[in-house]
Amino acid sequence: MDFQSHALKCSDGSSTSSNLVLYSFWRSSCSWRVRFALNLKGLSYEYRAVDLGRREQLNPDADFERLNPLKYVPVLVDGPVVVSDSYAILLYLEEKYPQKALLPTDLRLKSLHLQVASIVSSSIQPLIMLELLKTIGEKFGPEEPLPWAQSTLEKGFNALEKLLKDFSGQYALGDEVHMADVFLAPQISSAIENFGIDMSKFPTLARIYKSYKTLPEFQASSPERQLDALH
Ligand SMILES: N[C@@H](CCC(=O)N[C@@H](CS)C(=O)NCC(=O)O)C(=O)O
Repeated sequence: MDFQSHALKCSDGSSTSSNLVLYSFWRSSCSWRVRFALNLKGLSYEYRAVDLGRREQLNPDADFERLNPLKYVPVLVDGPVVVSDSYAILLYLEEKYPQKALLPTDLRLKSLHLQVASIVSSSIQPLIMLELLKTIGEKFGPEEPLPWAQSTLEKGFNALEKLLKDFSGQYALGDEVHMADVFLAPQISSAIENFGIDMSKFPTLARIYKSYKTLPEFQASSPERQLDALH
């Protein structure tokens, strides 16, 4: 069995050839980070949809485990190189394809970018992932997952708000879109759309999110623009 494959594409919608293959699910915020970064770097890629709704990642016939033993998206394949986990993928892309650098050379700023990326990918997203919310619902009652997710998001966003306050510009840490933005943008979107977070409590995050929404690279990477999105 093979994953649904879509033509190689650039963020402007044109097609071109490339070695890059991204295993992704339209609604996955972790996949969205990578789609956004690939677009920012101007890298075309073949999109292979892994239908998490149908639990395709667990289907032994699909053998997705061969690509990622954890059976999570995203996975990036670049010729002989297979990288899973969005953070690892982003660092790989940064080194292999240095155009439109996502990390600044200034060490202080660079460490802040890595800190923001880590907060989102280690201290927010894993605590609100679907499987965990389902388990919380089953064990503690159906009314429990939403407040759990909301308090996790608000704790993380409060910390991020403090961290970014003195550094933010048009984007998280200045006036250029960099690594922190790649992690923040999908997480803020999911907080609003999936968990009803009131972003007026987080003015810095709310302001930079407005900037993301105007970026073609962000728009093209958004869930509803993916070919596996349900319309
Ligand atoms: N730390 C990983 C987390 C990946 C992850 O949680 N992926 C989710 C979608 S956002 C997934 O594949 N879930 C499938 C499942 O729970 O079985 C990353 O950043 O890539």
